[in-house]
Amino acid sequence: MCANKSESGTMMLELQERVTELENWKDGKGLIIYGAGNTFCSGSDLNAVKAMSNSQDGMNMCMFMQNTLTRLMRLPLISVALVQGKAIGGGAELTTACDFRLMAPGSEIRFVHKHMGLVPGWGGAARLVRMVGSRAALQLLSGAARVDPQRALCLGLSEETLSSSDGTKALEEAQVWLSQYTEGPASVIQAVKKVVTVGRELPLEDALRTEKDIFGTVWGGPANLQALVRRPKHN
Ligand SMILES: CC[C@@H](C(=O)O)C(=O)SCCNC(=O)CCNC(=O)[C@H](O)C(C)(C)COP(=O)(O)OP(=O)(O)OC[C@H]1O[C@@H](n2cnc3c(N)ncnc32)[C@H](O)[C@@H]1OP(=O)(O)O
Repeated sequence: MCANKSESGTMMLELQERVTELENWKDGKGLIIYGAGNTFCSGSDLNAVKAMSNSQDGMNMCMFMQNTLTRLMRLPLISVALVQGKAIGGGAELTTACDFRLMAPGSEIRFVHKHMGLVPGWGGAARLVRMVGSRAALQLLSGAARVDPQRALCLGLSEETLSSSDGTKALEEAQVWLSQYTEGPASVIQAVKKVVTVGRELPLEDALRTEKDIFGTVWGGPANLQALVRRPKHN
């Protein structure tokens, strides 16, 4: 899925439509979000921001994007943000709504909100704290720090720095990287993402109960029965 250079109101609606489609993708296993050209996403369209600078419109936009990105994060797909060029402001927040980030050489994730007199509103702060810890999150937000691929690796914000910044090659690299995690039946890959999501988000007792329910969807299923016939050796 290609992120837009900056998110106008129309583009925010389009993002929500894509997420709805992905929620209904029964055979889906993986998702790569990448930008067009040399920018991953530069956040809200500043022209749109000016037009909705009153409190009510700002809150509506904030809640709309927070809801959309939370739904993106909870998709039963293994998602990757392929960061080429800059991921600025809301664009940086969009990267945190994916399970993984892969960064091309020379790319940058930057939470510039402070320089806009703002704080993240699309859920990026809540997700960042959970990813890198509160101290590092505070440094990145209060410093509006440029996070290059090396610093992202050190922080645990990125999984890998790709070898190519060329658009097509970087996407191919990201596809190969993701394929190591999406091999297998969609039902099982989706169940894996679901149990990780509940383990991350629910209190223990609720997570255990939900994990049991998800286990029940794959136990004795086609993939399980076929494996019992194959009896693979895990050596
Ligand atoms: C909750 C957070 C959320 C919010 O508050 O709603 C936000 O995300 S606030 C917005 C945060 N984003 C920015 O402030 C980005 C500002 N832009 C830049 O920093 C730079 O443009 C860039 C993204 C680093 C790219 O720089 P560069 O490669 O040098 O290209 P240009 O600067 O020449 O940009 C090309 C062209 O694109 C326009 N542009 C870029 N970003 C935006 C944007 N967010 N909204 C509107 N337009 C944007 C830029 O103005 C140029 O247009 P032209 O001047 O017409 O060529």
